[in-house]
Amino acid sequence: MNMPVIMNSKPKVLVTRRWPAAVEAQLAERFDTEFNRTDTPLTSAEFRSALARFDAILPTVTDKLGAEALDVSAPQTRLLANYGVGYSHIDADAVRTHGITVSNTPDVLSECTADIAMTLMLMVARRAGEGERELRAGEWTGWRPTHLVGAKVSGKVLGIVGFGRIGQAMAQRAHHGFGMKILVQNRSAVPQDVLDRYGATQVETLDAMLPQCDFVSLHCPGGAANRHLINSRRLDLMKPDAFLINTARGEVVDEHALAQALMFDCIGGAALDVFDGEPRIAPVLLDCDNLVMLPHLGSATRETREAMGMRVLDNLVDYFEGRDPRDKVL
Ligand SMILES: NC(=O)c1ccc[n+]([C@@H]2O[C@H](COP(=O)([O-])OP(=O)(O)OC[C@H]3O[C@@H](n4cnc5c(N)ncnc54)[C@H](O)[C@@H]3O)[C@@H](O)[C@H]2O)c1
Repeated sequence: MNMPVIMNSKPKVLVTRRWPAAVEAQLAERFDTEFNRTDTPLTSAEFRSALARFDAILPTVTDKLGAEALDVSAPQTRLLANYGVGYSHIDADAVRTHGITVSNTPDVLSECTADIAMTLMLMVARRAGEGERELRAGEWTGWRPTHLVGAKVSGKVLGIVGFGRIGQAMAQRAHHGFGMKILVQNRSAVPQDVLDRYGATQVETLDAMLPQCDFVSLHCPGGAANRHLINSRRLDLMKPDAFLINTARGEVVDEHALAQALMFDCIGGAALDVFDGEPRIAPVLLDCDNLVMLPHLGSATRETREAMGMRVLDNLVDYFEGRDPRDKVL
């Protein structure tokens, strides 16, 4: 339980990026809010300075709150209310050392992120990116029986790595919408009634699941524990015509191993919404034709971005009224 926070004035809150206007207005009304209007993320030095001045900071995935940015003594900041569900950009050891609470925004973005994973799966299997590039370049010569022939999605086997909120939303779409057979790899055992909802089967190990899949979609968290979970050895375990979809975090895939696998046709193709070290894109990826790339659009709908903001607001109110934030993760 968080100790009641008794403050004579409104808590001082820093918003690190632009947010939907409606949520910014509500934040400004309830808190003494400062907005970063520069359109560039804060540096580590700016974060250290902010940690001395603000009661709460509202970061996003673009804010690298690693050990360097959190290398402060006795910070004023008591809460990092993250705008997003993934929080592997925040150094868990450092926040624990400082006794800083961290919250996130689960659930409200699961459907839209699963929609983007489905979009990517369809785009790469049906060669939609290649087709659009060809058409815009004025290179389309007309319908031909063998032109840009892709792979069928319906009825195929989808392996889901990480069967949490978004993994299950993906299974819902793929199984009930596309008649796909669902295999699951999760850190802990998934209850049978949850698997049954999606006609899914949990496979004991990732290595055992990969050779059985036509599509593999990643929905686990990032961070050190899952860094390069998909490496060259595991890409070799995939079928030569299988597709890899990553809407989780860039570091989960060894991108250089992926580029090699794509160039030498060890797998059929890949589709990425997230990148290791984004927004920098490893140049080797840009040379891969059988790769679809989106600029981290998973939660990017008007409805979801507002809902994420409202969820952060709920967590702030919880905390400053003396309760644990409802979405406390650290
Ligand atoms: N592309 C985007 O815009 C976007 C949007 C939202 C979330 N995400 C990413 O999606 C992730 C999942 O979100 P969620 O809300 O579904 O989280 P969640 O906590 O509900 O589910 C994650 C699941 O992954 C499992 N897991 C962890 N490590 C694993 C491993 N090595 N192998 C197999 N399973 C593993 C966990 O047991 C858990 O069931 C987030 O952490 C975030 O990084 C991306």
